[in-house]
Amino acid sequence: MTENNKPTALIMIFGATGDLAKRKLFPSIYRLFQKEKINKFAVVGVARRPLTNEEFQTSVKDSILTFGHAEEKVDEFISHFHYHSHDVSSSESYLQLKDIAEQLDGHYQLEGNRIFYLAMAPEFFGTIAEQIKAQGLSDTDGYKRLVIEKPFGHSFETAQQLNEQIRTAFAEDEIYRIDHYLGKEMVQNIEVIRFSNALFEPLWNNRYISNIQVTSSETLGVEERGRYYETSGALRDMVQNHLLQMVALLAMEPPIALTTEEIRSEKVRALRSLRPMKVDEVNQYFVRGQYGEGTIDGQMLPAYRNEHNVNPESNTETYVAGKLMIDNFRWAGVPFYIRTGKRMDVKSTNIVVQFKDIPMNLYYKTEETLNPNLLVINIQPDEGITLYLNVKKSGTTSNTKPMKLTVSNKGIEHINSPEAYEKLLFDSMRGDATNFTHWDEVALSWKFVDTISNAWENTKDESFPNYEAGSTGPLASDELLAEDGHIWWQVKKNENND
Ligand SMILES: NC(=O)C1=CN([C@@H]2O[C@H](COP(=O)(O)OP(=O)(O)OC[C@H]3O[C@@H](n4cnc5c(N)ncnc54)[C@H](OP(=O)(O)O)[C@@H]3O)[C@@H](O)[C@H]2O)C=CC1
Ligand SMILES: O=C1O[C@H](COP(=O)(O)O)[C@@H](O)[C@H](O)[C@H]1O
Repeated sequence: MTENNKPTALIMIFGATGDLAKRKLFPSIYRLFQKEKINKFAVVGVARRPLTNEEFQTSVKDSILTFGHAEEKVDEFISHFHYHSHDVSSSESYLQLKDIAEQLDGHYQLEGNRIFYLAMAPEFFGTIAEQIKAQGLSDTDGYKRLVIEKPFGHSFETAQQLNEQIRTAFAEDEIYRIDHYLGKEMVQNIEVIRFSNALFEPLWNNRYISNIQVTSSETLGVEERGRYYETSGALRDMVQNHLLQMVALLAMEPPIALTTEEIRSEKVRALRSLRPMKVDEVNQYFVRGQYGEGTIDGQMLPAYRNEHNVNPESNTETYVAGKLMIDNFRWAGVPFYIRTGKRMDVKSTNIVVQFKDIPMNLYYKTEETLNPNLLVINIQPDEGITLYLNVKKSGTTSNTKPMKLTVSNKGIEHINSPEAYEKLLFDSMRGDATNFTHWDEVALSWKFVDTISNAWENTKDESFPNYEAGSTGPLASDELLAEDGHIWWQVKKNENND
C-alpha cells in the first residue's frame, strides 16, 4: 500500500487481446481508476499478435467504450497501458518482459509490486507460472501474486498437477484463484445476512429449515465456447466452482473472525461434510440435461448438438440438478438442491431458503394454500432479499394471504453494485484473498464432482436432448424434488419490484 492507502501494482495480463480482458478486466481496472481507488499502476498486456503500445491502448479504450461506462480521464487511463508481443512458451520473451517490468516499475513508482493475471487457456497456466519464476520476473522487492482464471483443472488429478506446477513459483498465499461468483455483491451478502441478523442466525439449521435451493439459470447457450464446453459441461463449468462455493457459504459454521483464514477453514469444513456418493448412487442424487431447439424472446434457437464446435451426437450436459446432503450436526436431513442450465427460460441466480412449517398452524385450511416462509436471496439480475410471510386477508375473515418483504439494492442505493471483477481485482491488489478459492476448497470440490463425471462419462444419456431451449429444464429435475415432497420455487423476474 502507498501512503494514501491506495494499492500500487504492475498488472501483467497474459491473454490481453482475449475476450475476458476486453469484456471484464479493462473496464474493471478503469472503474477502479475512475473511482480513484488506484492511481499508481501500470498494465502490461501480453499476447502473441503484434501490436504497438498505441494500438493496444486504442483497443483498451474501445473495450471501455463498448463494455464499460467511459466517463472521464479515459486518455489518461490508457496511457498506463503497455503491450508486449509474446509467445508464452518462449523463455527469451520473458526476459524482455522482465526489462519492461523494471522500467515501468521505476517510472510509475510501483514498489516492485507485481500481479500476474492469467487470462488465457488453462493449458498455459502451469508453463507461465514456471517461466515467471525461471526467468526472474517474480524476483522483486514488492509482492508477487498470481491471479488465475478458471477452469482450475479438469478433475482432481489434473487440478493437483496444475497446483503443483504453480506452487513451484508461488506460495499458496500468493495464489488468487478467481471464482467470479465470490465477487458478486449478493454472494458476499450471504455471510452478512446469516451472521448479522438475530432473525435468521438462530433458525439457520435443521430444526427450522426444510431445504435450501440454489439456482443459476442462463438464457445464453454456449456461444463461441463450444470447444471448451464440450470438455466441460455444466458440471465442471458451474457446479464444481460457483454452485459449490455458494453452498459452502450457506452451510458453513460461523467463523470465529472475519479473516481470510477463518472463513476459508469453515468453508472447507462444510465441503468436507458433503455426503460422498458411490458412482452407482449418482443417479439418485443428480440429474442431467441437454437443450434441444426452442424459442427465447420469440427467437428460434438451435439445439446444443447443432451449436458451433459441438459434436452432433454430444453427450455433454448443459443442465445439472442435484441434491446435496451435508452430514453434520447442523444440516443432517436438510437437502441442498442445486441447479444450473444454459438456454433456460430466464437469466436468474438466486437462493431460496424454505423454512419448515410450524407444528400446528391455526390458519391452515384444506381449501387454501398456506405457503411456507421463504427467504429468497436474489443474486442477479436483481439484487436483494425477499422474505415471504403469511398475513391476514383484509376484512372480517381469518383467511391468510402471502406477503413479501423486499429489500432491493437498486432501490436503496440507486446504483448498480460494482462488477464482480472490479472487486476481485481490487482485492488482489490489496492482498485480500477472502473471496478467492483456496486449494483445499478446489480439491474437495473436484473430488465430489469427479464421482458424478465418472458416472456420466461412462453412460450415454439416451434421452438427450431432454429439455427445450427456453424452458425450465428437464422433467427429471422436478421429479428429483418431488421424491422428497418438495418443489423448485420459481423466482420471478423483478422479484424485488412487483
Ligand atoms: N471469456 C469469458 O467470459 C471468461 C473466460 N474465463 C477464462 O479466462 C481465460 C481466457 O478466456 P478468453 O479471454 O475467453 O480467451 P480468448 O481465447 O478470447 O483469449 C485468449 C488469449 O490468449 C492469447 N494467447 C493464445 N495463445 C497464446 C500464446 N501461445 N502466447 C501468448 N498469448 C496467447 C490470445 O491472444 P493471441 O491470439 O494474440 O496470442 C488471447 O489474448 C480462460 O481460462 C477462460 O476459461 C473465465 C470466465 C469467463
Ligand atoms: O463461469 C462461468 O459463468 C458464466 C455465468 O456467469 P454469470 O455471472 O453470468 O452468472 C457462464 O455463462 C459460463 O459458462 C461459465 O464459464
